[in-house]
Amino acid sequence: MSAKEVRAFSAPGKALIAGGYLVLNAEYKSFVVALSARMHAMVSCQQRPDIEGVYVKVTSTQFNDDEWNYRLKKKNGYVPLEINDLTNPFVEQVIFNVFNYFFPEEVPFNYIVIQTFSDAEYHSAEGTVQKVNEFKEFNFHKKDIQDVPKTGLGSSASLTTVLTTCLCANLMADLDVKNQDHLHMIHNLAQVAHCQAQGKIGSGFDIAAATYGSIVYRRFPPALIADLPTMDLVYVRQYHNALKGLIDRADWNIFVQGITLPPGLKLVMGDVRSGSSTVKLVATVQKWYDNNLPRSFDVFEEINKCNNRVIDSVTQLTELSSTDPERYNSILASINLSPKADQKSIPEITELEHAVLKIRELFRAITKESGADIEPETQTTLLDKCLKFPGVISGVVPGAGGHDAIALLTTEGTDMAELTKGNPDFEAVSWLKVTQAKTGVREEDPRHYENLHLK
Ligand SMILES: Nc1ncnc2c1ncn2[C@@H]1O[C@H](COP(=O)(O)OP(=O)(O)O)[C@@H](O)[C@H]1O
Ligand SMILES: C[C@@](O)(CCOP(=O)(O)OP(=O)(O)O)CC(=O)O
Repeated sequence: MSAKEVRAFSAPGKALIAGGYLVLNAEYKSFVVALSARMHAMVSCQQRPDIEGVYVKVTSTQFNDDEWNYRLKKKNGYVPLEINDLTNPFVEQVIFNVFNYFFPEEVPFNYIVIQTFSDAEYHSAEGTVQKVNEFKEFNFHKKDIQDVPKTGLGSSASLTTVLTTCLCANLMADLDVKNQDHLHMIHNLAQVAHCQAQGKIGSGFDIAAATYGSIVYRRFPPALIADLPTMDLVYVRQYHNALKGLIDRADWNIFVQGITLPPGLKLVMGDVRSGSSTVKLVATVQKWYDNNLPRSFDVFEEINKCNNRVIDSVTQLTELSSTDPERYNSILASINLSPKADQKSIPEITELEHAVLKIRELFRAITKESGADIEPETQTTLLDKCLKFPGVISGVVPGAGGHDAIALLTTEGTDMAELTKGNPDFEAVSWLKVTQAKTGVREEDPRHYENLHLK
């Protein structure tokens, strides 16, 4: 990147369709769909002789003109200090880790400005105004980022991934997000930054989807990140050496395989204006698991079998669409029949449907025994009502479950907003305008973020 050159990137949000809780264990694979809602960031940089060390400004104008300004120096281990004592742990940990990974003697540019933008679907649209240009439309809120309700698409993971990409581009002029090695570096750095910012080591499926797109995912061992040393301000190189080894040389032993929904099918997300704490749910399920061994192990094994059946069914349906398009199209047509046809006559669909129903049944049993609201009764009622509509194949409470959202697999032409319009059973549901994303992190045209003006 030459002086004042500008680059922009974006990374998608996620929905964990199969693998909630089990994905925390490195034995089990999950199925994550990357979403069309993306977090964007545009980086520009300059060499400023008047500035000592490095200055990084990150702006988020959509959220009450939020901004964070950091000063950092190599001799202080590139620990970023916010000049107004504001905190944004995700931004801080990205700056800390990217600078410590490259650990540059001299930075090519010492004044870095990153402007972030997030697509509308990540947050509640209440009280927003829209700003547009020829290419994009973004919601502008009157509140700071931490006070705006989220829809659960993984805003911090997409942000962490796209900020990591921007800062890597700043320190590595030839960064190319189509290059698999560069992508692995971005992924690994973003995982470290996200875990440190969250203060816990989750499964990382959200960072993996933000980087690679829709995937079958199996996690890394948590010790990889837990064993990193803390910054030693006397011997600052120690963290760099350990991080460099972890990012470039350690065996992460993760499994990441691209997967797409079969043609003619789509994911539909409904935001259920309510909230659940993933951290509390995970702790409650863990306690239930530990107190109910070995039976809880058997339950997880059973869920795992069904998760794999879901992944296999999706893969087989995609294969069928190219090996026997005629049969595949007739399957889609019969799913769309109104009143809803009996899907028993379509084994490929019944397999998927039954595997999902079994996963839900087992999670309902865990819900009852543990008290963790993974599939609460209100969500069961909602999902069961959705399943009655023609065009709807299956539905789950995504991710950790709870009251936040529902995710459905339907045919392309199914319009849930239209089907449920004015229906009091769906009063609490806002259908999100998201579809499956085609890519993970991708380069964008910086001109697409210029001159945003009120609609
Ligand atoms: N557009 C944004 N600009 C700046 N910070 C953001 C933005 N989106 C998310 N964040 C950061 O991520 C935090 C939300 O993370 P978290 O509570 O883990 O939610 P999520 O489940 O959506 O990732 C915010 O408080 C903020 O620190
Ligand atoms: C329980 C989990 O396996 C899945 C949680 O999925 P969500 O999509 O609900 O996650 P958040 O966006 O962080 O709330 C925990 C994990 O994998 O880290």
